[in-house]
Amino acid sequence: MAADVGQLTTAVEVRDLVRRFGERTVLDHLDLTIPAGQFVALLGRSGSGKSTLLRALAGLDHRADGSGDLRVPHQVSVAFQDARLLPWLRVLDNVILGLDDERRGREALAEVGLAGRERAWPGQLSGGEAQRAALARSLVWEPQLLLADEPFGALDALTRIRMHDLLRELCARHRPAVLLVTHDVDEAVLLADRVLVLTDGRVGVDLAIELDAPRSHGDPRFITYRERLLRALGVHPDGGTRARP
Ligand SMILES: Nc1ncnc2c1ncn2[C@@H]1O[C@H](COP(=O)(O)OP(=O)(O)OP(=O)(O)O)[C@@H](O)[C@H]1O
Repeated sequence: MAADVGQLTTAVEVRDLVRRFGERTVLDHLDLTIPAGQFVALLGRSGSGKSTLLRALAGLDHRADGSGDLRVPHQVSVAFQDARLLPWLRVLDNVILGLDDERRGREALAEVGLAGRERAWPGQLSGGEAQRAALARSLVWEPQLLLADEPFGALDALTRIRMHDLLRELCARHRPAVLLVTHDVDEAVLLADRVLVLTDGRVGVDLAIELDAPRSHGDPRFITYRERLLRALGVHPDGGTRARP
């Protein structure tokens, strides 16, 4: 049963959440609280249930059986790996779909660096631009919670770095709570206030990341966080490669 979180000091409250697909229990009495404005990254091995949790929070898990209490804010935006823009609507119309506020749509597009592309068709955007437009579409709603499932997974390394900067900037300005599902440990440590590792259907590791901005991969504390998370994922850090388990 999903309900709005009444007061805004807590964005997400999950109690005793169970999700099953047939005989397979994916989320097993999971508890999670996310304070308002906190940026949380969610790691876990492939098939550990990251997307299942995100979809449960988004109310998009009609195919799963289960139980538990879920409380999320009224205004929730969801971003996926593919931008999911409607190809028959121009970029601005995609951004304001369901809201119908052209001024806010233009502002949001300017915020993500797409001023001047309002009249473009989605097919005319690069992958990174399409993800920027998708972020603008999330922003116009001023969400109290942004759920993002591998939003940068399909982008090249350079575009990914730019998107990290942009997301950090947008989150600092708008302060939504964020749950970012990622396979990328570095991305998690770079962006998040707190990193969770999903293990056996529950939050197995809950790690606060206490690094000053701007965060750097070379910071010894960054490396310590990274190694600890890799170990929790069952990967032995070799000090050199950036593993994507
Ligand atoms: N609609 C579905 N029907 C049946 N099984 C499903 C369905 N969706 C997910 N599952 C199963 O639930 C488990 C968890 O899937 P989920 O997509 O949540 O994992 P994940 O951690 O996000 O994985 P990945 O990192 O590979 O994306 C997997 O074993 C998957 O096969």
